[in-house]
Amino acid sequence: MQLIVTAISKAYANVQAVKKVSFQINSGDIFALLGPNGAGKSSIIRMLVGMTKPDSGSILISFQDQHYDHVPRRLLGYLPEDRGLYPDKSIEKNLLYLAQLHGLSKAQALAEMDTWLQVFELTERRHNELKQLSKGNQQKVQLIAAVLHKPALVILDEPFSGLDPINQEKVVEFLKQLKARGMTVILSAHQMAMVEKLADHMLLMAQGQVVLAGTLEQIRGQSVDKRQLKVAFEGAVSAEQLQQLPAIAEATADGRHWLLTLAEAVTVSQCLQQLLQLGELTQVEMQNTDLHQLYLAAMAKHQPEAAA
Ligand SMILES: Nc1ncnc2c1ncn2[C@@H]1O[C@H](COP(=O)(O)OP(=O)(O)OP(=O)(O)O)[C@@H](O)[C@H]1O
Repeated sequence: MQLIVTAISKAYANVQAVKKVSFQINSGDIFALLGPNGAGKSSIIRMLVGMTKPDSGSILISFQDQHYDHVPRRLLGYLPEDRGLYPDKSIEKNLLYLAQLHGLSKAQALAEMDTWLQVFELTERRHNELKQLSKGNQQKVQLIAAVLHKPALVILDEPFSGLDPINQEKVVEFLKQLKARGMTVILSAHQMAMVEKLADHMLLMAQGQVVLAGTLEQIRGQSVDKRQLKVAFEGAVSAEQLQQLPAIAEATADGRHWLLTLAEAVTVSQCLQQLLQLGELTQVEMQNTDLHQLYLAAMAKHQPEAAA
């Protein structure tokens, strides 16, 4: 399975929701679409699944030497933004119905269902009506419904929404299992800490356009974010001494440590040489900016009102 999206655009009435967005997803990747509300993530997903068509640009999906302009239904597992199951029916009946719509026999559906109900610790509740379940448990049933028929590509629009931190971690595990089973996954999400643990590649959008794209490391490289070192000295060192060093733009005390922001264009080794003039170092740690901070920095630049 490979997806190549080239310069797709989409407008609704008077909103240009997606503007010349391009990306590529390879088989087995977990790919994350990120961006503030209204960035255009769901609009892209709707074009990928064939609910709408791009106004311009192209979508090319290749699977076993066949080519498509949207993901064919039989290859797709989809968790839409607006969920739709039957609240008066049990978990088992809901899942059986959806699996059979996808062409699974009852026996196949029950076997697949058993596995996933165990993953989400819902086995005991399989005969409960959906409306008796918490929002988090309903969300888990939705996720199971999207993958029972073993699709090649799973598209999940906000799979973490409405879940507490423990259930968010369960969804992370679920997504890792999909990857381990060879499925390709596209997800949109606002929970950067979860995405950071999972995504092979990500696309950060604002106002319909791509702002940053690549692996986490590539995004770190593209980001204008500050580089920071956490250090500790053997003896006493003051903020004034540190701030006089040309390599240091900012020094903040953090308990026994200092958090130092490197001046522009200064290398880490230049910085260390200058620090050693002040005394022996007992700890040096490069601070990696996390995805949440990268996201906020990118938004402050590209969409200040969303960052605020
Ligand atoms: N059917 C529609 N008709 C008119 N405008 C729409 C429609 N769907 C989306 N839009 C607009 O297109 C823009 C992109 O919306 P979209 O739902 O793709 O964003 P999103 O990134 O998925 O946001 P969220 O994180 O809130 O789900 C928004 O300005 C939205 O109001």
